Amino acid sequence: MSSILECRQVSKRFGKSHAILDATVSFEPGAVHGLLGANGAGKTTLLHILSGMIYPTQGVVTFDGQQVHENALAMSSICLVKSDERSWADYKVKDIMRFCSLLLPGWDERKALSLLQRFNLPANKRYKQLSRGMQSQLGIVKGLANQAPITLFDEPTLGLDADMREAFYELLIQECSGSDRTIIISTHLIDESANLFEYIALLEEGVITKHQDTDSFLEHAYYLQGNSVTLEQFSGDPRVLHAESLAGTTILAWYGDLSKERTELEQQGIRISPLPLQKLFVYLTRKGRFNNEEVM
Ligand SMILES: Nc1ncnc2c1ncn2[C@@H]1O[C@H](COP(=O)(O)OP(=O)(O)OP(=O)(O)O)[C@@H](O)[C@H]1O
Repeated sequence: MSSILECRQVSKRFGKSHAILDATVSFEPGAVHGLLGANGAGKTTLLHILSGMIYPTQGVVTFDGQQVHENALAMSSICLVKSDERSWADYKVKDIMRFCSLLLPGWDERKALSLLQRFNLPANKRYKQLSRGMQSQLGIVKGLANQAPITLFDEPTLGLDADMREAFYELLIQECSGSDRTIIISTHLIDESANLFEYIALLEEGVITKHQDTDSFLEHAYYLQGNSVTLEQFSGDPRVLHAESLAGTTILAWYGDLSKERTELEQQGIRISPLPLQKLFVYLTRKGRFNNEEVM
């Protein structure tokens, strides 16, 4: 499938340090992409660059083949929902909605009103007087009511309680089913949003280290659990991301091909189960790969 949004060899320096380094990534259209990375990995910076809001130090971003920066048409097709919309601080909810209706070309007024009601947002309160969760809800209204071809959500669920996070995921699924909108979401709540993501992009210290469809990303990720003596043979194996042993039982977090060993391990009583996305993310991004000899 061809991509709709691409960044090629994009770097961003702040002073002497790189927030983004040589990022090349293509986002397929009509899909929800998860942008995952530890604190400070560069997610916010990358989303701002993708939206055209800040310039890269090097490299180029294109939307549908057109350069995004200094291109009003391309920029109007990309909606960035920031985790904190500081420019809204002094404005009332109703004024912010009015600005959105005037400024955002894909604005769907009916959808905006229905979302405002859904979240029960007070029209006469100023943004800075809203709770953290209500500010996120207003961002979600902007992102969903503006039918932009590309919507970038930076930590859209900050401050939302579990019920409201679930409401957001449901609204997003409704919005995307049967539509060709492309959504990129940065989040730290990986497990609960994992089902939304058709693709995962992994950022580590400013570098895109993976970008692939979620199923193949998780295809070779397992927990192996069983007798420590049986699992000892994998000490030092690069496919072992993490190991824990207790009272003769070992649990390995495994990332890689297991087809050769699988049958024999199962015959030896080793339990093999899928490794959840959140755990895989944590083990992959943990600094300094685990040295399992220390634990086993
Ligand atoms: N305006 C800025 N000036 C200087 N450094 C910056 C600026 N914006 C970001 N950085 C630095 O760039 C790096 C990436 O920051 P960024 O906010 O993009 O990370 P993030 O992945 O969104 O982090 P988090 O998950 O904690 O929100 C960090 O080291 C940060 O300190």
